[in-house]
Amino acid sequence: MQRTVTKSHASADELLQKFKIKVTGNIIWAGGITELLLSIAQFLLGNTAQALVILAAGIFFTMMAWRYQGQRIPILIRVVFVALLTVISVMSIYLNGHIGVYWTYPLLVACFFVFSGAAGIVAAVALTLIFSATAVLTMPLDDGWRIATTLVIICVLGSVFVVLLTELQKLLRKMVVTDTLTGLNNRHLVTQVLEQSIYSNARYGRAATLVMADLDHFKQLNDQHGHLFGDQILKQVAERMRTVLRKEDQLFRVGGEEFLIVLPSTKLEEAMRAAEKLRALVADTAFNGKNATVSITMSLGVAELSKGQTWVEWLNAADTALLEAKRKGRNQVRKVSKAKPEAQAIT
Ligand SMILES: Nc1nc2c(ncn2[C@@H]2O[C@H](COP(=O)(O)OP(=O)(O)OP(=O)(O)O)[C@@H](O)[C@H]2O)c(=O)[nH]1
Repeated sequence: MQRTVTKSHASADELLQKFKIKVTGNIIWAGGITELLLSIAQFLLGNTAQALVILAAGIFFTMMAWRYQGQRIPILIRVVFVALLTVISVMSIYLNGHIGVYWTYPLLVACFFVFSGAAGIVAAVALTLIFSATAVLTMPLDDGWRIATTLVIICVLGSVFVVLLTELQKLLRKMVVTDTLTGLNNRHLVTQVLEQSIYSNARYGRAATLVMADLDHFKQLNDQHGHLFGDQILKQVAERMRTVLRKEDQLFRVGGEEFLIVLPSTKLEEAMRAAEKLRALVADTAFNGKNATVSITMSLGVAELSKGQTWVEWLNAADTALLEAKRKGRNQVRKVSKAKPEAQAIT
């Protein structure tokens, strides 16, 4: 019976992006509401011109937060948001002294959320310089340097936090897509890689072929020699396969003893030769485990991408060819012809 492949869940990256979008949206939202409240205060203080400017900004940013709910707010709006609040804060320091300084701290921290990575650090450094200069130039030196120092401390701590978070994000991204036993890619990136090939095929007519490989009777090997021994063999199979493939080929471990290889810019017959090389590489030389030497074999199914095919259809085509190789006696390569989606033996 044919196995059906379905789309995997949202990746960690997508979740992180959604979280960032939500936080940025909430900051713009909170900024807009704060400006609306601030404009009321300015009206009550009799500063009508300032109140009107702040009111307009408040309405604009509240509307933008509403308009871009659940979406990434355009960079221009984010830049204007930070720039306008910076001007308001500077004016407030100039007019009200210490009271204005209170606004600089949350704005500085917001930079690390509103802009991602290095852009957040650059914005925070720029704001630290602007606010520090304003404080030093408009206040007694004793106050000015204290304010400047605390702003610098927040800027440094925030930047260190961003750098650590970026490193952690890189590590997590690698861990999510890597199979811990073999060090190969796991199934997480499969959909993305297949969709890239489909795009290149549709846009530039670039060929691509899939090879689905599965070790034969692996259960017997596990039962006979133990699971840890099986693990050693899986690692060695992965190492051997890597030696045969080209740099641009993508090798995944997609299941226990199942591997998937995406061969970009490769037509069916060329991929059949590569698959046969892989088959022979496993079958022709025995594997040395800790306590025994074993001979194993591998069955492979090959399918070239057809025009208009979805990644699920393409994957299922390779899977059909693999099941056919298993059914016909294992230790062989089968292909799915483009014209007739029926597995055929290697000639
Ligand atoms: N050692 C080890 N074994 C695994 C791992 N993942 C899956 N397996 C084993 O691989 C075996 C796969 O068994 P089956 O699906 O019956 O396939 P098979 O015995 O290879 O038979 P055919 O594929 O039909 O040739 C099972 O015994 C699994 O426990 C793993 O990470 N390490």
